[in-house]
Amino acid sequence: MMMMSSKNSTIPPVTVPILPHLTDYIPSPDLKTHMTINPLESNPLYHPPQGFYISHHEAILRRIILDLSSSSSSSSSSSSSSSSSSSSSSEAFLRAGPRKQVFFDRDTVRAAIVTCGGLCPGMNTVIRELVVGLWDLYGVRSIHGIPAGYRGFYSRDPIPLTPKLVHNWHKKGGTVLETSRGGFHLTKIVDAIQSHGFNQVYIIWGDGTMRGALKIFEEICRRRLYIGLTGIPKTVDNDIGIIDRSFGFQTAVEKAQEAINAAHVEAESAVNGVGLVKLMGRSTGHIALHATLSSRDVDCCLIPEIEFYLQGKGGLFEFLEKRLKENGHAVLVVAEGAGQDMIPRTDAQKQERDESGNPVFLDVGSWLKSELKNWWSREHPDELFTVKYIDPTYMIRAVPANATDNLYCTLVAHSAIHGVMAGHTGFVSGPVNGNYAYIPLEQVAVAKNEVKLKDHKWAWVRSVTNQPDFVRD
Ligand SMILES: Nc1ncnc2c1ncn2[C@@H]1O[C@H](COP(=O)(O)OP(=O)(O)O)[C@@H](O)[C@H]1O
Ligand SMILES: O=P(O)(O)OC[C@H]1O[C@](O)(COP(=O)(O)O)[C@@H](O)[C@@H]1O
Ligand SMILES: [Mg+2]
Repeated sequence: MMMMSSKNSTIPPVTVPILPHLTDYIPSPDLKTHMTINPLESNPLYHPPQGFYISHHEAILRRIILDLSSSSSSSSSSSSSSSSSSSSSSEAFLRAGPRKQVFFDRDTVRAAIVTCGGLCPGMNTVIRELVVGLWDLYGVRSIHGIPAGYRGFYSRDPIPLTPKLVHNWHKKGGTVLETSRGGFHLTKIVDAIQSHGFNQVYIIWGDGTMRGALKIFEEICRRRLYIGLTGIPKTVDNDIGIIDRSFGFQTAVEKAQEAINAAHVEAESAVNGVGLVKLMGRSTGHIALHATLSSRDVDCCLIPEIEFYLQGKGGLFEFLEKRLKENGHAVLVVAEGAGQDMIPRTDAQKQERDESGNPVFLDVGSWLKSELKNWWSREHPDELFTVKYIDPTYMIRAVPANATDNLYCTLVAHSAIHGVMAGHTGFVSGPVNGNYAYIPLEQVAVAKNEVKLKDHKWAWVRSVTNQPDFVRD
């Protein structure tokens, strides 16, 4: 085995991670009343061995691939969710896990848990693990669920949660706490948090929720409240940046594959059969991409990150004509946000937004199906042709998490608890290059995770499908 000497190469300096902490704005006499040794120390189930506690010097590198070819080595992106910009210093995040010192006395903790936005497999597991973790690890006894998303803070009574109540929630899809879109009212929410006396707030969030959470966090800091706020990223679309992936994403891809399998069977069993599957993915095509790669039955994968066209040289119809001639059938996968600009719509439809302000899409699958049928009857009026359109929509997200996602939910929930107990606030827990890290909320809120068209994964889709690149001459 050849060993590379590191003599001529320098590891880029690491930017010291800074994570918001209650000490940033709470005066130290107030803090002292809450500071204590981690109760895990006296928890008979743990007996913390040497190295059990994570020091605040331990960090996870965002980019872990180094160029060792020259002395001025630079780091580059290793994960699909990392930013592609290269820099001379390496960004790092604090490693998640229990700290020796905590900033909350278990008897005074009053925790609130809320779920917002769309569903994602594993939400109930995260809630369960937050409850069980707070209760068993730290001896917290005042844990509450906020029903119905953000609006629940000021319009509904909190639900007391205990390990007994939540014990089998991980087997259920959806969120027992219920969720909603819209209803974000900053003052009402922070007033309600204060009036209920919550001092730990756990938000299970997507990109929209996170933008709201950042405002809540800033308001909590402005009011100098002794409240730790954290979030656990939840996005079936996998559109949140920096973290490796969201919990529930793998489960959704597995379910999506079932739809592709059915589309393939239908297409194969028809004369000139086309199986068309629409998958979730508002502005990113990760589900479509991953399901395509794992299924291998897909002839063309259309995602929001790529504009495509139907007619003419290099278009979808020309490609399908060829594929049908060669194989007698074809399978198309389209992410819901793809091709939206091509679908005719009224001015009112153009303006339509859901309660959270997200654009409302038209059904790209139905549109495509009708365009395909029109094309075929125009070009081949005397030949049989069938399009079987499958839209599994909520079936891929309204299911319990699979084993891998359930484990992820447990680890990420416990990471969140450890971070809040240690006095951190305004942060997100998630896996970065396979290790759980604490990332400032401010950073995650603006980090989008789109399919990178120059990355190997998309190149692999192109090679598996041999689909057109939709670049006009
Ligand atoms: N820019 C924003 N500022 C404040 N709140 C927001 C913002 N965007 C979304 N929200 C709120 O976050 C919640 C969830 O947002 P939504 O986009 O529906 O789901 P997700 O968080 O899953 O992406 C809603 O209650 C919505 O009102
Ligand atoms: O019908 P709903 O509940 O608004 O959900 C549909 C949307 O939810 C999503 O799953 C994304 O939701 P989130 O951003 O809330 O995670 C999209 O893929 C889809 O467009
Ligand atoms: Mg969203």
